[in-house]
Parts: sequence; C-alpha cells; structure tokens
Amino acid sequence: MQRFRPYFHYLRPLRGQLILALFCLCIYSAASGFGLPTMLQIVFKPIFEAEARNLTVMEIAGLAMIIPAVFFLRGISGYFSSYLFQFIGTRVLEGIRLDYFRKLQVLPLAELQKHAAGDFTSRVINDAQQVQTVITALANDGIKHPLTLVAAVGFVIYAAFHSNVGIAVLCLAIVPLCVFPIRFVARKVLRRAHQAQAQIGSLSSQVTENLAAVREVRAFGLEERSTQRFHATSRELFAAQLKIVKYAQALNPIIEVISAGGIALTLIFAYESGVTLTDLTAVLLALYMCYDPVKKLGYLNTDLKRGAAALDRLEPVLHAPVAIADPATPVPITRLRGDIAFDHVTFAYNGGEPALRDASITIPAGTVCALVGPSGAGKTTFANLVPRFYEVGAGRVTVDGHDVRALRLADLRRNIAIVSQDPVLFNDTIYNNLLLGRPDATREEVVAAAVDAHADEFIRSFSDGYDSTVGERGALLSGGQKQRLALARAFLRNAPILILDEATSALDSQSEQMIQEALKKLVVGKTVLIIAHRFSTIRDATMILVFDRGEIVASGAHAELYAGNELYKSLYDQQNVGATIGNGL
Ligand SMILES: Nc1ncnc2c1ncn2[C@@H]1O[C@H](COP(=O)(O)OP(=O)(O)OP(=O)(O)O)[C@@H](O)[C@H]1O
Repeated sequence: MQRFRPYFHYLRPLRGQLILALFCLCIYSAASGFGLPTMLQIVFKPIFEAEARNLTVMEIAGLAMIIPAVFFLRGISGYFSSYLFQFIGTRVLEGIRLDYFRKLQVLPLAELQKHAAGDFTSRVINDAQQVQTVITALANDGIKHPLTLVAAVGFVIYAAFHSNVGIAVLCLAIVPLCVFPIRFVARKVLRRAHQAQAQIGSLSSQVTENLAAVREVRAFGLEERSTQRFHATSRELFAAQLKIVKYAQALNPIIEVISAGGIALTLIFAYESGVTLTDLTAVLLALYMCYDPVKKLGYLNTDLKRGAAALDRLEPVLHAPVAIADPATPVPITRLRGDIAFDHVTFAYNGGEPALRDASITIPAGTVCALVGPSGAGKTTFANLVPRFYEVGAGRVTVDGHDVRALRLADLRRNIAIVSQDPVLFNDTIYNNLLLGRPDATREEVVAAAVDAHADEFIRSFSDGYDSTVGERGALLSGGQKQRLALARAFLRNAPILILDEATSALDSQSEQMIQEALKKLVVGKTVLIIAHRFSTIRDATMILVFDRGEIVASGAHAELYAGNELYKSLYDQQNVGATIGNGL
C-alpha cells in the first residue's frame, strides 16, 4: 500500500469522481454486510415464525419485495462505484504512461541505450497496465471489502446482543486465521511477478528487434533461431505466470476451508444453545459476508505485489535524474555563428574506458571539417558532444564561446542540423517528414528545400506527390531517396552548424552524384562536421581531424597531413584504393 502512495497524486484532478465512487461504495458495503442479513431477519422472521398467520397476502408480498429492493440498491451502487473506479484507474494509467513517455524524451541517450527498445515498450504498455489494475482494485476493493467486513462484523455483534454472544465470538475468532495464508501467498507472488514482467519485456524486445532487422534475419537464415529464442522466453514466462496462478488460486480453497470450519463450529454452538433457524441463517450470511471480503482482500494483496513488481520496472525511468537538462539561467541566443571549440574534453560511456580523451581543438565558423580515423576511434562521439547528446566527463565544449551546458537545449539544437548515415523517416507523408526540419516553414519553402536536395523530381513522380506516405522508418523509399529527403530537411532547417555522418554503403552513381551536388550547396557558409568515409569528401574539407583510440592525433589540411602523419596517409591511401577499385578503375 505504502508503495503506491507516491502515485496517489494522479487522483487529485479526479476528486469529484472519487467522492461519488466512495459514496456509492459505502451504500454497496452497507447493503452487503448489514443490509442482506438484516433483510433476511426482517423478511423471514414474520413469514416463517409465529406472526405469519396474522399477515395478509399483500403484507407478505410487501415484505417479499424488500429482497429485490435491497439487491437493487446493492447492484446499482456496486455498478456505479465499479464504473467510476475504472474511470479513475484508466485516467491514472493515462497519466503514468504520459509521464513515462515524456521522461523517455529527456532521458540521456546513455540511459536509453542500457535497455532494448522493446523492453521500454513493454514497460510503458504492460507494466503501466498492471499498475492501473492495482490502483483500480486498491481504490475499489481496498475500500469496498473492509467496509463490507465492518458492516458484517457489525451485524454479527448486533445479532449477538439479540440472541447469543457466544456465536459472535466464535464467528469473529476464526477470521484472523485467514491472514497467514494471505501473507504467505503474497510473498511468493511478488518474486514470480518480477520474473514474469521481465520476461514480458524480453518478449517484446525480441519482437521489436526481429521486425526492425527483418532483412538481416531473412538474409542470414535466422528465422528458426529467432523463433526458438522467442519460444524459450515464452516458456519461461509461461512457467512464471503459472507459478503465480498456482499460489494465487490456492488462496480461495484455503480460506473457504477455514470459513467452512467456522460455519461448522457455529452450527454446533447454535444447536447447543437453541438459536432459531432464522437467526442462525442471518448470522451465517453475515459470517459469509465476513469471509468473502477477507478472501477478496487476499487477492488484492497478491495484485498489490504484482503491481509493486511493475512499479519496480517503471520507476528506473520515472525517477531517473534528467542529467542533461536546461541550465537554471540559460544564456539567451538566437542564431549562432558556428564557432566550435573542444577544451580538454574527456568522455566515457557509462563509466567505461574513455571514448574521447583530452580533446582540444578549435573549429572556426564556416569550416568544413572532416573527422577521420579507424573504426571506434571516437569520431561519432566527438560529433555527438556538440548537440549535447551526452555530457562531457571533463573539459568543456563551446559554441561561439558559450559552454553548451549554459544554453537551453532547444536553442542549441535549433542551430544544428544532423544528417545521419541511415536517416530516420517517420511513418507519415513526405511533406510532414520534411516539415520536421522547421515546423513553421511554408509549403513553398518545403518544396524549395526538396528542389535544392534534388528530391523534388522523385517526390513528384509518386502518385500522391508530397502527400505520399513513406512507410515505417521510410521503408517504402530507396537508400538514395531517404538521404535526399534528409538533406532536404537540413536545407529547410538552414542551421549554422551541420553534422553529416556520411553513408558507408555505396549508392548508384546517379544518386551519389545528386547527393554530392546537394551537399556542395548545403555546406556553404556553415560549420560542418563530416564523419567522412569517402576520399573525395576528405579532400574537399578545409580542415581534417585525425582520430585514433579516442584522441585527436593530428589536425590540418590534406596536403600537410598526408605529408606528415603516417596514420592519415595510410587511411587516405586505403580509401583511395577502395574507391578506385569500387569505381572499376
Ligand atoms: N552508446 C555507446 N555505449 C557504449 N560505448 C559506446 C557507445 N557508442 C560508442 N561506444 C564506444 O566508444 C568508442 C568510440 O565510438 P565511436 O562511435 O565514437 O567511434 P567512430 O570513430 O565513430 O567509429 P565508426 O567509424 O566505426 O562509426 C568505441 O570503442 C565504441 O565501442
């Protein structure tokens, strides 16, 4: 229960519904715990005992109508309280999911990369759903059953004063015995619930991963292997879920046997002390009304444990500190010039070996700077520190002399356009995908950007033109088309800093030529960081940084580096030979 307290604030805007639901619940509980046994006494006593002979048929009918009246009251109040609690629970779920998703948007990339995307999906869908189930159950059953129990105990005490105190003591003495199995089962369920939720996350990430890499799976013939892996995880999930069912379902018979024992003892005691059948029936019904809530509370307790397990999976994200956030008093900027400087910057992913070590370099505005070096040397890491995707461990990164940590993230990133190796397009129209570059752009500006990126022609060749949809991650487009759309987006953004991660995969020569022409136009007047893979790009750069094992080992223009740096010379020669072979020369 304590575990869920921090989430009660989601109930604050739902106060009106909550009060109404509680009101209905009180009526339901009173009608169940006290109303039903009282009804039996009021109706049965005059009919089956001595006075019956003095009653007319109409009077008996009037008495009999009390039964549907009580059930009606109980039914309608029960219906409205359940409906309202479901309403409240669903709203709470919406709130938790929204907060979770919002947090995903600001969580440091390093944090996001710790888990598979599918696992995050599973947490925001399944675990949040589990928490909703518990909060609804907690609000509904957590109040309804204790109230019913209090009303039923009230009736037993009331009956005791009218007939036999011993019966009341007997009835009530057995109820606490039920607590032991409830606690035992809850402990067992918590452990299994943790396992089950984690396995649901794993299943979800396997599906996401499989679909994202569908071509690789088919090309490498991994279908059977993936299916077997999925099957194995499903089996583990099956086992964990079955264990939960095994323990949770045992609760019902255990509590029934205990209550049956209570009923048997009550019967013996009633026989000994000469209690009438009507009184006994009412007490037995009240007794049932005591045990039933205890049983339901037992189930609620197992639900609470499942909910606690789900919270354990949601909270690492919900409570994760937002390490990369806006400063308290950001330096106001509009458009940057584009001077970039790294001042003794060291950075390591998740506390591991530094991926960038003591990097110091100044890149003046308007420089086209190629980043070269062997794979894993730190080029991407270097580029990612400029838009502050990661936080430097030591040193500082500045733009126009401002530490990037002193700027509002939105201001900084508005001044940077990024074109990645495999540009991501959303499953939307081409027009809307381009508009992401600058959401306030006019249609003319969008079209002009597409023309600059040599994309307009192929866009217009589609039957729906700019309103054609591109499929998930742009699946309906070719690699060259996706790249040109990404360039069009960068044209539209017209940011002073441009980060280009050059595609390694070769495109057909026509696409390649169009992209090169577009790029030539795009880089004019901008500070450009190109993670370069082609010798032509490297040669055209005004400045080249050579990376090796996380360090910038040399910088300068092509001719001086080629003459003076062994690593650069060998990298350049390799590229050159590769390109020459690639071109069939
Ligand atoms: N998200 C990450 N989490 C942990 N380590 C990472 C992450 N990204 C990169 N690394 C590690 O940091 C080092 C530098 O990687 P980086 O991607 O910057 O190299 P790169 O020079 O761009 O390589 P490539 O040319 O192959 O893309 C590598 O050792 C890599 O394994």
